[in-house]
Amino acid sequence: MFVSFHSSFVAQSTMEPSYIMTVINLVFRSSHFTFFAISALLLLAWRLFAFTILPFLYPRDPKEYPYWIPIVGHLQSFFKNSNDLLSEARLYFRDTREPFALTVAGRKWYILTKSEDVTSTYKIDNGSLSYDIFAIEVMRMLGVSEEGIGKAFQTHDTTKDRSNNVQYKHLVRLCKEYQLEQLSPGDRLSQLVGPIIELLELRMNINWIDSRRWYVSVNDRDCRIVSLYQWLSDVFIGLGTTAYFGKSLEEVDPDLTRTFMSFESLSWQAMYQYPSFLCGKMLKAKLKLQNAIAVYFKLPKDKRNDASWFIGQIEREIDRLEIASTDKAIFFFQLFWSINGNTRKAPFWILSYLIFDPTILELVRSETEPAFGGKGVDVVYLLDVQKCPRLNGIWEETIRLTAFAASVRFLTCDMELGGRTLRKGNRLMMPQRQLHFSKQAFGENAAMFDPDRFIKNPSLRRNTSLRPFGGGTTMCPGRNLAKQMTLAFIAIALHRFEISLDPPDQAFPAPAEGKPSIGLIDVQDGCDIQVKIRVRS
Ligand code: HEM
Repeated sequence: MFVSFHSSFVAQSTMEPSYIMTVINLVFRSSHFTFFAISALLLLAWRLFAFTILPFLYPRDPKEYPYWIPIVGHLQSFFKNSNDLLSEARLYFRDTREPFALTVAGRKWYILTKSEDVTSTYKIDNGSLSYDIFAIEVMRMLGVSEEGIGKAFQTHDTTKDRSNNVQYKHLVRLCKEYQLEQLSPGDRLSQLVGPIIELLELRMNINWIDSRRWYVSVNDRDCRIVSLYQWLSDVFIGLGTTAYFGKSLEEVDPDLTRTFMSFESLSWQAMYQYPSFLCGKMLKAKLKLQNAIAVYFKLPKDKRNDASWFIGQIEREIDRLEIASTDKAIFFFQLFWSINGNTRKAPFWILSYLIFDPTILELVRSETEPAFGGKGVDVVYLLDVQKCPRLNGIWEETIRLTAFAASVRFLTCDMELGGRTLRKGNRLMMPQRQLHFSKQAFGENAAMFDPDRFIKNPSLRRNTSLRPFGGGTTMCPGRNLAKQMTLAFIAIALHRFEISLDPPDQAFPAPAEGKPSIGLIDVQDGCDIQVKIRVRS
């Protein structure tokens, strides 16, 4: 035993120097090897510093989810499926839901997944968290000139009397305030909803549907086959456009809906700031819409006096600021996008759930039937949770499951949150899906569609983990309108038509999990469903 150990030791000690020499020779002879060895050492040293030493030195800073390529960070996984990356990071930190940090393309984001932290952040309105930087990024991304951006944030009158030092609210702020005034419950919202419902009643008619050849095929006299997503997109984009801009915009470009749909399905390329040579189709659609909007605003005002109060107010402000006509068209394009981007997705997912569960569909139909006692559909009846508990419960459950956006803020100074120090110059993200799929808030089946969830537990509506419309200063002002339009559509559709899958063996439409969204999740390309609508006797 001793001998063998001794002999092997001797052999090893005689071999070792020559082995080391071989390695040294290799390192110095091969420049590639040297390069890789030094790079690997530097990378390890950087990783040790970034993810072990720094957290030790700054224990109150949110911990960073480690990555291997400096600056690039988690860019690739973020592009592939941002929600998967966020879940992965949350679980890496043992699902404590403490704020953590992620680096994406050189930018550090603090991620909040605890409802208490999100609620506290929404309450902050003292300037330490700003949204303006994102508003500017969106304007640049859409092609507004630097001059136009400057004017959108201008707070004093530069065009006339310079001695007059009166401060104005800037255009971006006015947009927010006017949207809120147009969309908060009251007269202005009613002025919008009334004509929308009238138009909806007209368009939920087999003759009108027949005129939309691009997604309809005729089956027999009372029966049509439609692509569900296309049908709903057509109806809802048309409603939003007419309610806000009046009839003339669709007259300027009768193909507006389809153009917007092709822009919207690729709008993630704009959000990710793809180089223009990679996103020709999206840019072409955007330009077409922008041109239609430019032509619309060149029409004499009396040809578009059926536009909403909001559009009139914003046009007045834009003209006061003498914003160039191209920038004006892009501003209105941006508004058009926020008005029409999301709402159609809500009825699409609701109707899909109902079609795949005919028992619930029948219950919703019978529950909403009394809303048709008068001249048209009674939206107030539909919104009443006591009278239509199923319809309202399914609305809440659907937007909970399909909300896919995140509220974002920029830190203008260091601040304390959730026991951590968040540093100035970084960004904050509050992703809805991380809250909406919380088992603690919504139970073990949080990831499933449960039509009874909000009926069994109505207090869930006030749960701070439920944030489908964001919150704080950027909370969606269109939520009341979106809900009223959606409930009215569902009730009218069930009242007027029998709706079923055709062919019957189709799969439930797959959500486009990897696509970024500023509201509800989109359906995956090629996964729309074909449905048969038959006029009810
Ligand atoms: C189901 C339909 C809708 C959903 C799910 C939705 C969702 C959202 C979300 C998540 C935000 C960002 C909130 C945040 O940053 O905290 C937002 C913002 C906004 N939404 Fe909606 N939205 C819908 C319908 C509408 C409609 C119909 C309109 C207008 C007619 C509208 C107008 C806006 C505007 C103007 C903003 C920007 C608010 C701001 O930054 O101050 N939305 N929406």
